[in-house]
Amino acid sequence: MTKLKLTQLLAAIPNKSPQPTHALSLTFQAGQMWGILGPNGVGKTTLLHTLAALKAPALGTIELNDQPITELHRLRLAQQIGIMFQEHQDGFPASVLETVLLGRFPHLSPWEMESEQDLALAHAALERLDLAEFAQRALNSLSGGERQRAALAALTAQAPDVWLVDEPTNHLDLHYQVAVMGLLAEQASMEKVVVMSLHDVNVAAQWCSHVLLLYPDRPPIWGKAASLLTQQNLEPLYRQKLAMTELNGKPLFVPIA
Ligand SMILES: Nc1ncnc2c1ncn2[C@@H]1O[C@H](COP(=O)(O)OP(=O)(O)OP(=O)(O)O)[C@@H](O)[C@H]1O
Repeated sequence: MTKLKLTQLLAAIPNKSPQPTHALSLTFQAGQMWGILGPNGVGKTTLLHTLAALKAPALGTIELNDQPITELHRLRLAQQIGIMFQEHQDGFPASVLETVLLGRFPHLSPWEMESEQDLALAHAALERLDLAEFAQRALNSLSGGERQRAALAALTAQAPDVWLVDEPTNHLDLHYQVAVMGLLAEQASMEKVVVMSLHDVNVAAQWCSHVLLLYPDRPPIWGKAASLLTQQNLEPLYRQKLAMTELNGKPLFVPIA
């Protein structure tokens, strides 16, 4: 069973003074769906990049299945840990299909071309994100929401054991917000580890099994979403007064102006 273990981890937040001093020691387990919540600039993206080994931490270690990620070969890491970035760069001109096929890259041997199976996986991912008709379109011709779905299709084609997703619902209309959260929940139900940053506490309350709350001015807290998503914990997180009600047994928070 996949697990990503953080021990006394401090992410290195650029240009932040003072740097955060409260370390994270927790394990993201297979089957769990984690939401990282906190105000703008607190370090959610930086933490996700650190978990993907794209950034060195200031302190502490990250282990994937008991092996420090710093000891894993880049390719092996990319087979097991996938990340969807918050900003989608155009890079070089590419079609939507080519972009999604890049998700298969870690699974190919050097100089190996994509196989029929890689192509089939890419097409299945496009179908899953309702993008089949866009396969041959230039990526940079897509709308913001379509591009977000293309990035998720690439991650789906990559099929990592650990899914790190920076604001999965960005740019998405309500239908696709639900569709994409459903896709992530499906991955968790297939024993993947899913860790995402979120701005919408109601999405977290609806979908996440666990949450990590990153405060700018007090120690972080983490644990089961059902017990941590309370007015008492969320109002100081966002420095925002909230009203709370319940819908289908889940809390629903509304900011009060
Ligand atoms: N390349 C950089 N150079 C300078 N500062 C940076 C850089 N990248 C991030 N930062 C700063 O690091 C801090 C953490 O940024 P990060 O993107 O991790 O926050 P976040 O919690 O994801 O924010 P948001 O909710 O706005 O997406 C911010 O203050 C940001 O301005």
